[in-house]
Amino acid sequence: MSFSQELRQQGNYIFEAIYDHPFVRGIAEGNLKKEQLIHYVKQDFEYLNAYMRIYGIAISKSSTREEIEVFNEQIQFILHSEIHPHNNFCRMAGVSYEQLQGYPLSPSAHHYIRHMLTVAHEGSLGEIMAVLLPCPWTYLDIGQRLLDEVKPTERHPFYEWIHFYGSHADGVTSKFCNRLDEWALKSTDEELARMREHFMLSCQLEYMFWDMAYKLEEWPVPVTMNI
Ligand SMILES: Cc1ncc(CN)c(N)n1
Repeated sequence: MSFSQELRQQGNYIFEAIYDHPFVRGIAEGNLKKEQLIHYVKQDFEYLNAYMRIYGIAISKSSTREEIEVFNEQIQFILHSEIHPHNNFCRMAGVSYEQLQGYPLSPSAHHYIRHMLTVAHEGSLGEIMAVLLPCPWTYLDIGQRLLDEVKPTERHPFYEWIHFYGSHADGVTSKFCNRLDEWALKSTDEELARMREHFMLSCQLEYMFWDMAYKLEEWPVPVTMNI
C-alpha cells in the first residue's frame, strides 16, 4: 500500500465524521441558514489566502521546476476557480462576495492556519504536502459522495458547489498523493511519523472548520481592537 493510501485509511474515521457533519448534510439537503453560509465564506476566504501563502513557502523549498509548477498551478486554481463555490454560497445567502472579505479569524480557522504555517516554516516539502493534503482530499470525498447521493439538478441550491468539488478537486489530490508517495520512499521513520501526525491533525481541523461555520463560532470574549 502506498503512503498516501495508508494515510487515507488511518484518517478514514474523520472523513466519515466530516461527511456526516450537519453543515455537509445541510449542503446535501440545501437547507443551510444564511448566517452559516456567510460565516463559512468569511473564514474560508482568509483560509485560502493563507493556503496560497503556504504554497509560496513550498515554492521556496522546491528544488525542481516541476515542483514549482505544481504549487504555482494551485495558486492559480484558488485565485481563478475556487471563487465559484464561494460565489454559489454568497448567491444563496443574498450577499456579495466582496462584503465577506477581510474579517478576523474565528478560533478554529485560526488554529488550522497556524498549524499549516508552523509546518510550512519548520518542516520539509514532504511535511508540507502532508499538512496540505486533507484540504483537497476531504472536499473531493464530500463532492463525489454528494454527486452520488444527491444527484443534484441545476435547481439544487448548491448544485455548483457540489459539482465543483466533485469534479475539480481530483487533479490536485492525485498530484499531491503522487509527490507525497515519492517523498515517503526516501524519508526516515521519524519524518514519516511527522507527516502522519500533520495529516491527521489537518483532518481534525477540517472537521472543526465545518463545525465552526455551522455553530457560528466566535471568540468566547469578543475580539475588539479598542484598547
Ligand atoms: C477549510 C477548507 N478546506 C478545504 C477547502 C477546499 N480547497 C476549502 N476551500 N476550505
